[in-house]
Amino acid sequence: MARSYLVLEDGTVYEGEPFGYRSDAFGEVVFATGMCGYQESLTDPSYQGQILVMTFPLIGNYGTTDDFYQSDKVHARAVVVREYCKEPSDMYAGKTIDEFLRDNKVPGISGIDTRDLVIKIRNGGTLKGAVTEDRESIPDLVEKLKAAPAPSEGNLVGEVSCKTVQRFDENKEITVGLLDCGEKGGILRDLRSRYNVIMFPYDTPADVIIESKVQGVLLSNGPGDPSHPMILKHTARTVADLSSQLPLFGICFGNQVTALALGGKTYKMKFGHRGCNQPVMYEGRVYITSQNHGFAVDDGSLEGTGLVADQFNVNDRTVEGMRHKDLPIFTSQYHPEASPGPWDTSFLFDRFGKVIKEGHL
Ligand SMILES: NC(=O)CC[C@H](N)C(=O)O
Repeated sequence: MARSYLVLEDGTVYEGEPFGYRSDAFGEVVFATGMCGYQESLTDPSYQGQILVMTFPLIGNYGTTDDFYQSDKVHARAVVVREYCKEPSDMYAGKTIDEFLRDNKVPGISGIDTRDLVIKIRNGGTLKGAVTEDRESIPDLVEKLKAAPAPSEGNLVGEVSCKTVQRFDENKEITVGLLDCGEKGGILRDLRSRYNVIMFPYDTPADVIIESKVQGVLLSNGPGDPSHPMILKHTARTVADLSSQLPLFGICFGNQVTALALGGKTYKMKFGHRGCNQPVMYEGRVYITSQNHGFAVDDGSLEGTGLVADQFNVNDRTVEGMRHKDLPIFTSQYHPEASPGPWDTSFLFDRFGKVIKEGHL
């Protein structure tokens, strides 16, 4: 039987079986705790550059289907599972996860003790890793992994953002802008069901957005480090310029860029939050949220920015959302569009329209 290896920069090697597309891969090894939603996660552009470990022990049991794509392809560089399902329920009459990964040219590795791997990441933080079937190459690979720059040091947003302005006219009363840092299809879906949308590349200057006459701007999710020089130069500049002119709603990367644009700071978390079961305390209630992030806003850095953190993760107290004291700006670190996950917080998309109409939070 063919063997495949997950090799970590600290020299740890996990042996398993290859599935999906047969190739090597390199990325930041992160874990997600959702029990379902594997297809949405794998196609979420925010996973660009990452090797995704699924903590749920059986992945692929309901197959895959065209409806669940969050973009046009798989963005994770490899998938690590305990077991994958070879004969899924055919309720969606789609492809198996094995076929889906082969079509998308992304390798999987199964038979891994994902509990052990996740404890390692949780204790020591995320690591760079590689998937290979070439056992002989492992000692060299460990050296290469140690020396390789973290994938999040690249301009990952530039790789996934749209290249030209796109319009979605839905015959609605309100028209919003979407600053695309690697938006998930679920965000565009939830905007289009309520508003006309004009989507802009991540490096669009504020005056171009203002000229288009949008009435508010949603700042999307996206991969990599929000304090990357290209993001500070373009996206954060745009958000800073827009902040005094239009209502803004930032989701995930958009939340982080809002903090940076107004003078706050972000930092890399030890292992992040990924999955559809992250509890967030907001106005005295706990919402179960969908998340995928490895960076966070530094609460202590918000003083003097006008922003206040008003939502917190129940598990580790990190910032999960902000609002501006005077301006119509609000954010969430989690994903109100779910895709995958619970719809507890989809009301934020309605709130965006209300804020646009009323001009204040
Ligand atoms: N989903 C996202 O927008 C992720 C934001 C950022 N890349 C992070 O990992 O924190």
